[in-house]
Amino acid sequence: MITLEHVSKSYKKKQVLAPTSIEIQEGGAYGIVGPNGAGKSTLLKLIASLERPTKGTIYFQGNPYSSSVKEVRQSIGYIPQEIALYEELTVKEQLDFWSNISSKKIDDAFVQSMKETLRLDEVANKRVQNLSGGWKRKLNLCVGFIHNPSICLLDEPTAGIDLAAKEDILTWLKALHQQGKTLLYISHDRYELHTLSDQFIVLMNGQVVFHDDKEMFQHTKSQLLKSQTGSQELERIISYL
Ligand SMILES: Nc1ncnc2c1ncn2[C@@H]1O[C@H](COP(=O)(O)OP(=O)(O)OP(=O)(O)O)[C@@H](O)[C@H]1O
Repeated sequence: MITLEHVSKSYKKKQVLAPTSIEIQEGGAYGIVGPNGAGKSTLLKLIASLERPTKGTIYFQGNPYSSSVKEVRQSIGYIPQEIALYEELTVKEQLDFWSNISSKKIDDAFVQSMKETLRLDEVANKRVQNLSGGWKRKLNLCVGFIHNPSICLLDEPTAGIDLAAKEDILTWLKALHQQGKTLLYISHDRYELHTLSDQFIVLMNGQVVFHDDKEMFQHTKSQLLKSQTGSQELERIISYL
């Protein structure tokens, strides 16, 4: 459904993603892991069409992104690490605002089920500036997916939040996967990665060093460890996963 063909990314002269060719299957759940600075967010931003490849092409349903930008943007929901909300607005005002400016028709039943699972009605009249980190993250997620995307990209969606908020987010992401949506998310949390993913993408120094399903990862783990001896951090991640 999404194909990266020899996609690389450089900032100035520094290459942060080496030529990468991967296929993202419809309905798959991809956990993206790797040490800090490995290129995980860059990969996600390229797929989200927020960054352009320096070389190579990304295809959506067989068409290059350059000729299908509107379709790509309507099909993809991207949740960055940073919270991007209006602090002055209440939760309800925030959701109404983003619903009203959406270029895609809002599916009220979808938004309602998202609000229910994330319990946002409990804080509907609170201003964002008075919410805890967990509530902000849940609202950020709801806003980012308000247009009911079929491809859900998340950059560390549960980093640094309380357990209750984390469980609500995981429950919602599992529900999205069960609805047949495609998930790609970056995480450093083993439990989360094993609960949500059926595929792993492992990055190191801008190189995809593994990309296959979880079972294959377990089969090739020792081989992968032998071939990736340069980074203790990556060795730790592979062993721990
Ligand atoms: N806009 C940019 N301009 C210049 N360099 C950048 C830019 N964005 C990312 N980089 C560099 O690209 C490399 C990969 O960054 P990226 O954020 O993709 O890594 P990451 O694996 O997501 O790291 P982390 O786990 O710390 O979020 C880093 O060296 C980073 O400094």
